[in-house]
Amino acid sequence: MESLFGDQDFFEKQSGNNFADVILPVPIPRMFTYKIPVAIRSQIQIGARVIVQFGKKKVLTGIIGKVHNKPPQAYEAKPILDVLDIQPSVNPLQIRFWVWMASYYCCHIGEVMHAALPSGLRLSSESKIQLNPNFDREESKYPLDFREEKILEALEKSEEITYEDCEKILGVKTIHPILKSLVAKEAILIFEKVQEKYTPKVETRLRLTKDIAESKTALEAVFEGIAGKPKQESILLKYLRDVPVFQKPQLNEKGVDKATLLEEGDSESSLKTLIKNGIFESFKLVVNRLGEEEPEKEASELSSTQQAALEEIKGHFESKSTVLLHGVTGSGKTEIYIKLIQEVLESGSQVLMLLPEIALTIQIVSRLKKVFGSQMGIYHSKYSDNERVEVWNGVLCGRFSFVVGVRSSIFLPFDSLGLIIVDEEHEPSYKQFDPAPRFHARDAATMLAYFHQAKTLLGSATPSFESYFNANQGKYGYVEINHRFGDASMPEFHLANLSADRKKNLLKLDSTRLMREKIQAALDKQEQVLIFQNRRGYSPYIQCEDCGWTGQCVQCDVSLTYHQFAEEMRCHYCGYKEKVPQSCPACGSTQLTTMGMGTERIEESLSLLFPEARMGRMDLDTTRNKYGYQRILDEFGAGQIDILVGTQMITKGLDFGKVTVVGIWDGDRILNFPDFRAGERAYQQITQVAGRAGRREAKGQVVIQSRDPENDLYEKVIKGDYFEFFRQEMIDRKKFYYPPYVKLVKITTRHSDFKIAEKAAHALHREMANIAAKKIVLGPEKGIIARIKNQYQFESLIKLDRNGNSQAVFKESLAKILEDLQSRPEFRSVRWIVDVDPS
Ligand SMILES: Nc1ncnc2c1ncn2[C@@H]1O[C@H](COP(=O)(O)OP(=O)(O)OP(=O)(O)O)[C@@H](O)[C@H]1O
Ligand SMILES: [Zn+2]
Repeated sequence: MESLFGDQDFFEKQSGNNFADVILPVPIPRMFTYKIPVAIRSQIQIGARVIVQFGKKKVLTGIIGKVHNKPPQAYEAKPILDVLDIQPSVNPLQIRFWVWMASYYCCHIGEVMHAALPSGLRLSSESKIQLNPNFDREESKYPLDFREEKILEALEKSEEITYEDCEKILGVKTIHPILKSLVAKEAILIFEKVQEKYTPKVETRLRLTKDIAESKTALEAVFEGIAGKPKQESILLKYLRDVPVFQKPQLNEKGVDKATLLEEGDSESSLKTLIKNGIFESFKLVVNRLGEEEPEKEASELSSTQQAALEEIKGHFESKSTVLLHGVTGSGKTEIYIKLIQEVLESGSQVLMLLPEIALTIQIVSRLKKVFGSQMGIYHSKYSDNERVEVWNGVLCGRFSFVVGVRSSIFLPFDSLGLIIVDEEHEPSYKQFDPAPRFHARDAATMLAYFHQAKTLLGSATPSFESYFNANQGKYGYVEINHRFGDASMPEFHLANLSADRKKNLLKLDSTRLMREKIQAALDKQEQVLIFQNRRGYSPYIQCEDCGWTGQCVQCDVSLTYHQFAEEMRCHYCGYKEKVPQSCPACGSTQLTTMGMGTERIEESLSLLFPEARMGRMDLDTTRNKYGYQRILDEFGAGQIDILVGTQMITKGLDFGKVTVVGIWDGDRILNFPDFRAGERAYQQITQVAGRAGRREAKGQVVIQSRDPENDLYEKVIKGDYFEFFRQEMIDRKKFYYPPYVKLVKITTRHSDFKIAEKAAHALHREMANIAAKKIVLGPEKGIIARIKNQYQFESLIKLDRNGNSQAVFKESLAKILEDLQSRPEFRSVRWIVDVDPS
């Protein structure tokens, strides 16, 4: 990083530089050095998109990462062909951030670029075919067949054609051999054409022509002219109702959308006549998809506790760049964020607020939108690509000084961030698993803040142990709020013993008596209930009672999950699905039964137990479309659902006043997380779900069903002493070298052949043993799931010192080792996946 950015001249346009490092897109994803031709030197800027040649035939678009004066050693630099941007779409701070991310998370910078740019801005290319200008049909030594002739004829008519055109012309699917032959005969050239993918939204709008809009007499004349033509009259009257042209002439400038004008069934042909007669004129307008909204209300007055917390946060920011706000569920962290955001915006800096998932964004976003109106941009994964480009451009042009978004919003083109807030900072979904860059948005955000000289506020009711550790060490400022806003009190916990109820025959459809009583009590008072189960689908497995057969995925070593609604068994890893068999494929028995419980089945059971209750379900299956979450949450908020069953989607951030009972269907499932983080995760998950209960006057009740209610983890969660829990867990983490005492790197070796995968994993293991910077290398072991999508996988875990330097040394050596292994013929098709700070 130093070599790239240590020098001051990085940020300045230097006229004397002859070379540029260009970041190339996936699949090449690296930087290559190109020569800057004198003619375009003045247009070359960091972050500008340029067109370059790569290899013999490819023409690609890349982004300038650096300009300098050092020719490359290993190859001769080709010239940059053209510059696409006058105004760069990416700023130098972003490139600096990309470079950091690529080196920290061990991936290529082009992969970071790919993640960073919404696909509408992404660099893309499409192959086109043109006539070779040096080709002379008469002189050619090679005879052409009739198909080749046909292509050439087409090219004589139009300058360039696509592969698709060729397919149409010839009526065949495999045109590549024909084109290849034409290239060999030097008759055609194939080139890549850069395309802009983003399409602005254009509306056809209508307005009164100028003369009529400016003169009452002219308008009266028009009305006389169309007297007796009611259809035309109706359109004109409707327009004037929405657009009072004489009182507000500026509204006529903007006109109205044609579709809206005709919406009430007015006739298009009458409108055409009005246009033909010069009464209306039609024009095109680029509109923004995100709409305009003005702020509706002031921020709430802070309580004295909140005010004190705010002052404390600001106090810490004087000397520290990061502060952890540890406030119990319902303590009103959002209101504190709002005040802080307002102050930073007033000082002229930008603000970014990260949220882990869209499910969460809906409630918080609508609260924020009321205060910040249209200066706030929203960036999330369910947005269409064009909407994302508009947020991007909105940040670029200064329209959005504040953005709320999911993890990819750290890539937006901010140039002067003053504050980044990471809400629910403990959330595992901040980590990107696949593809690279496998970054953690919280950690990347603190780095981004550093580049901007901005502050970071991490907020949670159950901080991650990493952040809590940093706060304990004094690296982060620490602010605590330990009671809820207003009169709300913390919820009360109850453990319901599944085994005991089973023995006493009290279990009904897997619900304990206590669970049923609490739910009934809430329903009687018209209060609402949330039921949490960390497993979607109907029931995990279908099993043969006679031989024990269960359905397995054909591509992964996992059992298929039964989805009753579709009568299917699905793989939750690769999406593979098949119909439920009529009889056991192994022994032919028809005794197939379902095992275990998913959200779908719990919903069914509860509707049998409480037939009068209105049920709802929120999980991946019910929220696939863009407005899925919104619809369910709206219904719940409006009191149209009494019991909502859901996966972790319902655990976070939801703030519904009428929820008084939270049921955790299978507490033991939460405890059995196969990882050193099991305790931490269980504590966080239970506390967070429980935190949805009793957020107003009525006290919340939390029922946890368990076969093992004596487990002391339950006692600890119920006691709610986070520090004590942390302290105890840290003893083991320290003893066995786990984060936060060490840094982990996980390397997965993948291949479709078990033997090759195993051999490659062991080769890697041997090489890594020689790197001095690491503490311990564990593995390689077969992955927790040995095969996914027909790829066998082995995992190695490396533990590194926390000290930054030895991490860098390790990562550099690792890159060399992997490059070396990949170049061995036997391992050419092996894939290595490096995951830094896996979660
Ligand atoms: N100063 C205030 N004035 C009025 N209402 C407030 C104020 N502070 C908080 N509230 C209300 O209290 C409730 C809880 O606040 P909020 O959702 O911000 O809590 P939180 O700390 O984010 O909780 P969680 O961690 O569970 O998400 C909300 O309904 C919020 O509107
Ligand atoms: Zn599968």
